Amino acid sequence: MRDGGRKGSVRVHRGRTAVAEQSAREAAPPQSPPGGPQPPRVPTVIVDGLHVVYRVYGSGTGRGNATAAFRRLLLRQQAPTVQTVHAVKGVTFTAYRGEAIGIIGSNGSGKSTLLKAIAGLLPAERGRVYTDGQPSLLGVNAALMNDLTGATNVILGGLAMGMSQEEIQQRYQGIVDFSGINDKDDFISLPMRTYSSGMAARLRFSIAAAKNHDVLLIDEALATGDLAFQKRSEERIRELRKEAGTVFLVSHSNNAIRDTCDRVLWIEKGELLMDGPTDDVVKAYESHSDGPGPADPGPPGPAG
Ligand SMILES: Nc1ncnc2c1ncn2[C@@H]1O[C@H](COP(=O)(O)OP(=O)(O)OP(=O)(O)O)[C@@H](O)[C@H]1O
Repeated sequence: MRDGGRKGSVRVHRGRTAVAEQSAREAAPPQSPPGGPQPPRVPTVIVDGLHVVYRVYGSGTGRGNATAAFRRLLLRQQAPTVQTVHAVKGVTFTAYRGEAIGIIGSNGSGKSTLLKAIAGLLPAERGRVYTDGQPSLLGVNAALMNDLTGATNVILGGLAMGMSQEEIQQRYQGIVDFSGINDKDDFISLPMRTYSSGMAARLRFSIAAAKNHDVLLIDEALATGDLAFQKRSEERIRELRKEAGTVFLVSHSNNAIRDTCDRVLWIEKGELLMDGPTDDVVKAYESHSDGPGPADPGPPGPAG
């Protein structure tokens, strides 16, 4: 496991209470079932009793700016209220190399928050996240520069992912072809602000998918492309899995989850309701949300 990019160590996002030894025990590969030796399963992500809490300062009071803070200092008033949103509550699981894991749940249930915490972009309030290798979060909001051309963004994105200039040069055409951006015209030479949201999402996915990731976290990326692109990206996710990485996919498309993932985590109100084979979990989720379509019972609101 890796620590901040160094090979051979553990990268840990630490909360306050969890004990490293306990998680190391959880990481131990399960016993081989009777009937023949199985290759050992290698854990890539261990989430141990993870809690994530957002704090919204001065929410709804209109007292959150610098002038108001100065005024409070002068008048010796109390600090503005802080509202907390307990978005992930005690989630625990271990992911193994070669797995593609879907994360499903209704709007506001904590899926994106969980992904960001695995990526190390949000701190744990309690609990820990261990990752083997560098996790890469590919979200529909992943930062590319809107005023720069698609071509420049391919180069910058590649450099940001740690690719060398030679690697980028070798893979440039493949990335552009995979994205399908230039299928109708020379859009890759135009600034990204001229792209539709689907085109921009396709380019983001194509840049990220050009590299083999230790742990690839995908937030709804598949839902944004057209049908042909969805098929291509599903295929690429399968390849990434074969190349020994672990893929997490957050999606409201149960079909994309079925086609891509062999294991699913169902999160509701920040809690892990179910963790198991795709068919079992998606079926339970569909019957809970009363139908095979995307579930949307509305945001649950701030939780405590
Ligand atoms: N930056 C933030 N500040 C405060 N609260 C937040 C923030 N981001 C998310 N939340 C809250 O955390 C909870 C979980 O949100 P999250 O985006 O993780 O859910 P989700 O399952 O990914 O939702 P969706 O399916 O709608 O994308 C929600 O109650 C949301 O309002």
